[in-house]
Amino acid sequence: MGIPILDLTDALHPGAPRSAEVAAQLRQAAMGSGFFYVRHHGIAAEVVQQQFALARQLFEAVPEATRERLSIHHSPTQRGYEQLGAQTLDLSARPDVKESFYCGMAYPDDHPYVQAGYQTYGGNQWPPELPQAPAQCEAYIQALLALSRRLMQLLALSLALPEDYFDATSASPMLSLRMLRYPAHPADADAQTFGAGAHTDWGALTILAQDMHGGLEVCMPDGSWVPATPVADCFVVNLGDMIPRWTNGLYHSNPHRVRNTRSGGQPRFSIPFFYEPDFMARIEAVPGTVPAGEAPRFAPCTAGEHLSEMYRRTYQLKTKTPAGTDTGVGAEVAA
Ligand SMILES: O=C(O)CCC(=O)C(=O)O
Ligand SMILES: [Fe+2]
Repeated sequence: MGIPILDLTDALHPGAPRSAEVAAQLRQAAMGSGFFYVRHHGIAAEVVQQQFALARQLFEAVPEATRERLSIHHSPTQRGYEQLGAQTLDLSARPDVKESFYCGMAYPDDHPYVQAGYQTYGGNQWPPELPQAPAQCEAYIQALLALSRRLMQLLALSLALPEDYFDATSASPMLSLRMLRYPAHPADADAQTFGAGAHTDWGALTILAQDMHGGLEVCMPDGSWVPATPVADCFVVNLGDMIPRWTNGLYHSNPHRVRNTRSGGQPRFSIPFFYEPDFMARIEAVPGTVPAGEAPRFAPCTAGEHLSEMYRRTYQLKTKTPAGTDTGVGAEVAA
């Protein structure tokens, strides 16, 4: 088994010649662990390297006082810094040994969703010490959004749907870009200590850039944990909890976790990009996924409702989990 590498050469545009072949590989991965790598994804290696350089500066060049001032708790869209130990992704484990910086698409004040006060829509908080950060992150977000839209087209093909089936669901997407820094795993850490505790992502797609240290592990369908070993110039892609909802459980959103034990004492950096559809996008079993005579496994909802439900659980569970991640697959219809 393992985590397959999908080469997107000649599959990056609608109608591209290898699209069907790649869609078939995507289907296999999606029905397994829900994880795959993408190679030749159209984003230049230098762009990703610049993003890692920025991530390092965000944590190592910006003074502590600025980072405190720009805490996610001071942002209505929960964007900004989150300090070491602030999040506990696996509530049965210890707080995560990581710190992070969140940003997202900067929707203007007159955007209808900002006006309506929909969760996640609005502006960012930036450290004045890094004046290049807003434009650089915006460009990275736009590039990853384009890749996300293409992956959703390949996902549609993989389900024998028209290539543009999901296009309308990404009009004003809920996006979040997170830069993560994991200090070296504590030498005295017990078995319940993680950089990121086991969790599933609750959006549609996560596109992760990781440095070459490794440390990410994926729970395979048989319950074993397999390392998502870094592969040069590849992103790790995983499906979030909206995809099982969209496919009636055919495609999987699997738990994963991080321990920075292989970096020789160095911090590990990773940059997940969370693609979530338009707040009003309808998430319900797509044609061909509910067997004849059976009822759908999940209640239909909008992407915004799914997200709000995840926030509600998150707060009920007293974790501090902003957009991007959470535990559990939401709101399965009771049997
Ligand atoms: O750092 C990583 O490799 C994974 C991070 C992650 O799973 C998340 O932020 O949801
Ligand atoms: Fe995750």
